[in-house]
Amino acid sequence: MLRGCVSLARGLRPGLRAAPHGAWPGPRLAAAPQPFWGHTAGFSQLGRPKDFALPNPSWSQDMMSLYNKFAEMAKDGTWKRIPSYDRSVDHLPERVRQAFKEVRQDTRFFLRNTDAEGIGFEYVMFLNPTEKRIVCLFQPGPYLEGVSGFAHGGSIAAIIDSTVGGCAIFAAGKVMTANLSINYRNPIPLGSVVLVDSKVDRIEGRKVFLSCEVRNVDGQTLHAEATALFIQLDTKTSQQQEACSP
Ligand SMILES: CCCCCCCCCCCCCC(=O)SCCNC(=O)CCNC(=O)[C@H](O)C(C)(C)COP(=O)(O)OP(=O)(O)OC[C@H]1O[C@@H](n2cnc3c(N)ncnc32)[C@H](O)[C@@H]1OP(=O)(O)O
Repeated sequence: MLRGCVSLARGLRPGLRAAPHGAWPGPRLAAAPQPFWGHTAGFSQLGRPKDFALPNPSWSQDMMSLYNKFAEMAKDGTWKRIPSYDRSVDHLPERVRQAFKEVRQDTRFFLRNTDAEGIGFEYVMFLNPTEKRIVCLFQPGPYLEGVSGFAHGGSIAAIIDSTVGGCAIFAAGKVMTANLSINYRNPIPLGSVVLVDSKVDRIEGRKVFLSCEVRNVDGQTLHAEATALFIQLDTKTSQQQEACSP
């Protein structure tokens, strides 16, 4: 089944476009990139933590090429780059973060748990709000090894969970993963770049159903496909539940 990541990859090549997962808008020239979820007004602009979803020297040519394409498309707001921090709490709007003043300081967002660039999860997510879709550009580093030379299935699950999770948060606010089902189709070589293309399929009450495909840069290789169920949490939240709020 062809999906958006195929078209994303193919969209890099001039003249090619196809988008069964959602229209591939193609590069556009316009205004500056928009902030994450529109919540940026709630963030302090001073003393912001480091945003890791920006290019660094470990990013390969493929990663940079894809990043530049999405950054271009973000200029008119069709796509939005999602900032990424090394603590979960820093993803929250300021009003919500206030509730976390007393949280322990030694936690790290799982995907940002290595300090050196390029050895772990190198990724950046772009949100298409209209399509309730997130495409994550993912470059797995050498510390994510499973079978020799290839990314560990757990690391692939983690990046899928986080990408579909971002979609679910966008669509439904406070959510948690209830089910994640992955079919691994082809191994992902360490250091390669893949597109994790996820979207909300439907929402039924508190249930958010999502699907995802992971493909290589030219879209020809399907590495994994997944479905996920996220459950919207009650508004009478615990701190854990608050942590899932965008
Ligand atoms: C932090 C922000 C960072 C942002 C960074 C960028 C994005 C990063 C994103 C990172 C993302 C990382 C994300 C993470 O890592 S989340 C961490 C991994 N997930 C968990 O630990 C969740 C553990 N489970 C629970 O807490 C509860 O079970 C939940 C909250 C899920 C539901 O318990 P709750 O008491 O609330 O609901 P309910 O039991 O009344 O069920 C409600 C309905 O749902 C149906 N149902 C329930 N479970 C299943 C199931 N497994 N399959 C099929 N259906 C299921 C159920 O039948 C019922 O249906 P119905 O009878 O009404 O028809």
